[in-house]
Formats: sequence, C-alpha cells, structure tokens
Amino acid sequence: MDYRNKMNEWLESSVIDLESKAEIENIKDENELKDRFYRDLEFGTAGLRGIIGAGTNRMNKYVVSRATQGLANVIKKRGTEAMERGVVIAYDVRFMSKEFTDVASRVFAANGIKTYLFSDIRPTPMLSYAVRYLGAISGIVVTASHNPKQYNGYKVYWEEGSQILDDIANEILSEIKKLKYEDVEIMDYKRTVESGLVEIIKSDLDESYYKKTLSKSLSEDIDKDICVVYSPLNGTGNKPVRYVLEQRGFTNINVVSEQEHPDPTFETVGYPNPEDIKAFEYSIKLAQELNADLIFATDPDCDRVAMMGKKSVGEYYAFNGNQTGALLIHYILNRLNDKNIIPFDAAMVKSIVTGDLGREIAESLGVSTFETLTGFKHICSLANLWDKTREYKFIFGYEESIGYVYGDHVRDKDAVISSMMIVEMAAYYKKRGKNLVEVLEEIYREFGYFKEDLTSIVLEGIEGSERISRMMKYFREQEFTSFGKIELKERIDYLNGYKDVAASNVLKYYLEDGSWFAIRPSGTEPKIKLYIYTKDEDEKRAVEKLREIKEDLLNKLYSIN
Ligand SMILES: O=P(O)(O)OC[C@H]1O[C@H](O)[C@H](O)[C@@H](O)[C@@H]1O
Repeated sequence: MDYRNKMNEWLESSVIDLESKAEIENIKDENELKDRFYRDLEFGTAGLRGIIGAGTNRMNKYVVSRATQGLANVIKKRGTEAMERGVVIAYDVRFMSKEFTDVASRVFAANGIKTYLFSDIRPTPMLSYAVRYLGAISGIVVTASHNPKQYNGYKVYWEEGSQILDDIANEILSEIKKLKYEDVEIMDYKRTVESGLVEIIKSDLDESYYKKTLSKSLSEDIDKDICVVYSPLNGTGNKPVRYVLEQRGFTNINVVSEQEHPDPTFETVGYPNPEDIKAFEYSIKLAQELNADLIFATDPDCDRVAMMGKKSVGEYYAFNGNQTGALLIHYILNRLNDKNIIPFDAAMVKSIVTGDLGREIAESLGVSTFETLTGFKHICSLANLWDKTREYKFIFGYEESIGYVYGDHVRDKDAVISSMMIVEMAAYYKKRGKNLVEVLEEIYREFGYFKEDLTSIVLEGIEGSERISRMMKYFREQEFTSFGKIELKERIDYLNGYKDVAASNVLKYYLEDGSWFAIRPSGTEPKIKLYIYTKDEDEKRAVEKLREIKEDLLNKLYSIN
C-alpha cells in the first residue's frame, strides 16, 4: 500500500488518539512522512526496534500493542498452560519504556495471559534469568540497547531464556500481519490490576540471580583494593553491577557520577555504545584523576560491556571485543584448569565474524569451539540444544560486539557477570604484578599476533538501505582474486547457509596467508559492517596486512554509490 494511504488510514482510525494524529498532521516534510508510513516497523528476530514517534514505521503504543497481540495469539495457540505460565516483561531507562511495558501487560491481560513485571528498570540478562526462574513461556525486554536516544525497541524471549529465533519470530509476524490496530484487545488499567493477571516480581528473584552470579567467581587470591572506574552510561547497570562487586569485596570501585543515574537523554554520553571509545570520555578523566587500573562501561540495558586498561600513568588502552573475549576465556579456562574442573565435554561458542584467538586459547586447553551466525540468540541456541542432547557442556559464549556470557544461568549476553569476571581478572593479575595490557601481550606471544579491524559504514533511510544492498550485490557478483597484496583462497556465501551455520546475508573471504574478512549488513542498525582479521608472528606485519586489506576493501565499497 502506498504510504499516503497508510497515513490516511492512521489519521482516520478510531483507536489512534488525537495527539498521535496531530503529530502527523504537523509534519510538512514529505520525506519524513514517507519514512514514517512506507512500511510497518519490521518485526524481526530481534523483535522491534525503531525511532519513537507516530507512524506505522515508528515505535509507539499502537505498534507495540499490535506486536503484543500477535505474540499473545501465538501463546494462546499453545493452550491454557502456556497462558498461565505467562510472560515476564523488563524495561530499561529509555523514553516510553515504562509506557510500552504498561501497554503490553494490558494487552496480555485482555487475552487472559499472565504477566510478571519488575518493580523498576532491570538489565536484559535479568529478564533472561527471570523467564527460566519463573517458568514463563515468554519474555520481553523494552529496550533499544545501545541505539541513540531517539530509539526504543522490544526484544522477545522464549522459555529457554534466550531471544526467539526465526521459527517463533515468523509465527508472531504472521499473526501480526493479520491484525489491524483496531483488532488489538486491551484492558483498561484498573481492570488489569483487579484481574490479578499482573504480578510484580518479588525480591527473591534478584537474590537468586545475584547468588548464581557470585557463585561463578573463580579466585579469592586477588587484589580487592584494585582501583576501578565504572560507568553504567546512565543505564540499568548501576545497581546490579555495583552490588555484585561490593559482595565480592572490592573496595575501590568508582562510578562516574554524571553517568550513574538513569537518564534517557544520555546527556554526557551521546551515543550510549561502549564499543565506541567516545563513550569513555568521562570515565577516562576520572581514571586519570584516580590513577585507576581499569575502566569499564556497560551499555544501557547492561548486556554488553567494554573495558580499558592502564598502560602507564594517565594512559589507557581500549580493548576491543575480540581482545576482551580472548582475555576472559583465557582467564576463565586457566582458573578452571588450575582447579582441574574443566568438564571433558566443555564447549565455547562464538560468531562467524568473531576472531579466532579465543578459539585457539580454548582448543589449547581441550575445549571445543563452535560457530554461529551473529546474534547472541544463535550462540545461546547451541547451549539450549546441548541442555537437551547433553552432547557438550556450554562454558562461555562471546562476540566481537562486546557481548559475553559465562555459565548457564543466563541465556543471553550478560554484562553483570562479565563485569564481575573482568574486575576479578584484573585483580588477579594485579596481585601478580601485571596489568591486562601485559597479559594480552603474553597471550599474543604465545598464540601469535591477532589483529582486527571493524569498520561500520552508516547509511540511513531508504536510500541507505538500497546502497547497502548494492554493496552486497557487488561483492557477491565480482570475481576477485586478491585483496591488498594477498591472494584469495576461498569465499563463503552464507546466503543459503553453510555447513551447520544457518542462512544469512554474510560473505566471508579467506586469504592465502590465513587472514580473512567478512561483510554483512547490520541486523540492528542502518550500517554495513566490515570485519578484517590478520594473524602473524610478527606484530608489525600483522598490522601492515590489516592496513592494506582495509584500504583495498574501503576503496571497493565506496566505489558503489
Ligand atoms: O551487527 P548487528 O547485527 O548490528 O548486531 C550487533 C549485536 O546486536 C545485538 O546486540 C545482538 O544481540 C548481538 O548479538 C549482536 O552482535
């Protein structure tokens, strides 16, 4: 349907309120109107994510309630037991997060489905934990993770505590497609409270999550006075992360005061993504004042964490996600090995665009490594599978995009336990006179220098997404023989799946010297992402190869208009 027709439907709808209609009527820019109505905000495997505002291609209470009705229909089809098991909803600090949570719980109530709500903001991993703890059939987190402040989102989880995969997402999507906004069943607030279908989660859940998290610590022979700077980036991490560190007995955790409390404007952060070094501006200042050993920051929904380590007084090194993942797997497996408790069937999972250092470390200690598509839901789906088949014991999962999970009480990336392990790891080495930069150097000396580069090209709007498609098409169709000065060995196109890895729009190129790179459109942001990896015994050579390959690839990519 043409966007103007969709807009008129919106303006004439009996359920859309005057405020939302007026918001549209006041827009004079035709492109803006087109962008708001040219499609329905996509419900993908990541659920919904979009800019907050009126329109079918925006995050608002109508789009959220329609998606919730779709999910409710899928749950109802599974019968009364599923409806009684219900849905847990968590929300973060974003604009409208609480409102969307409220709307969703009223839709579930109108459909006779039980809902569990937290009394306040919570990190995403606590939702994953809660779904399993409460035996719910499904879960939702209202969050746009690390997207800019204009965004909100709606991530859907299933009974194993991990995000839904294509099967359930498609089921929900096909229900959503059958619905008009007018078809959504919604209960008014008062009746919802009286219905008894909404329950506020009690504190025993938090306590149980903390207990499980704390039980995963691996060493007491650590320097608990290590000086650490932490920024929750005005998100949900502040209380849980500090609580866990306090329980572990750390005495010198310093929180960036401007970024301590929830703030949906992320005023001093800007783009609240700890993958971006700019998010560390305030933390670095505080760390320099305190001469801190370690800095770390969690993203707004506290599922991802990035860290910086002191190199010398006043100078901090930003570890990327591959390096942090490698350090963590190295620390965890070596401590388990010290105690002789690495299970014989232990396995680690990473994505196909995550570097190979973690794999080499794991394999050196007899731990198998498996690969999945990008997205923690894929990583966790293997853990879920092994719960049933008992084929492997899931130990650790990670991605280069700074998501990590250790253990099996949470089936998503968990920045609470990862923060605890990061601080413990730094404190362990501090006691032995080493900082994390030195430890990484030791790892490189043992396993070779792994260098990596991630370039994201932001291309927004309809034009942007079309250009991204053209870029992918170009790479798919061209017959390249070399990149930089290195010959191409093999290309893998995941479009129709490859070996055990499911289908996805990803191209991966292996070069003759063992270097490789991958290109894919981001699934969460308007970006095309280019991941390049080189390895060499000589650090300078590894860096040089990286530079050459990158220059060549960027020239090729930018030549596509
Ligand atoms: O590269 P993208 O598709 O934007 O995904 C980046 C990240 O987004 C989310 O946080 C997913 O849960 C991650 O698993 C993924 O790595």
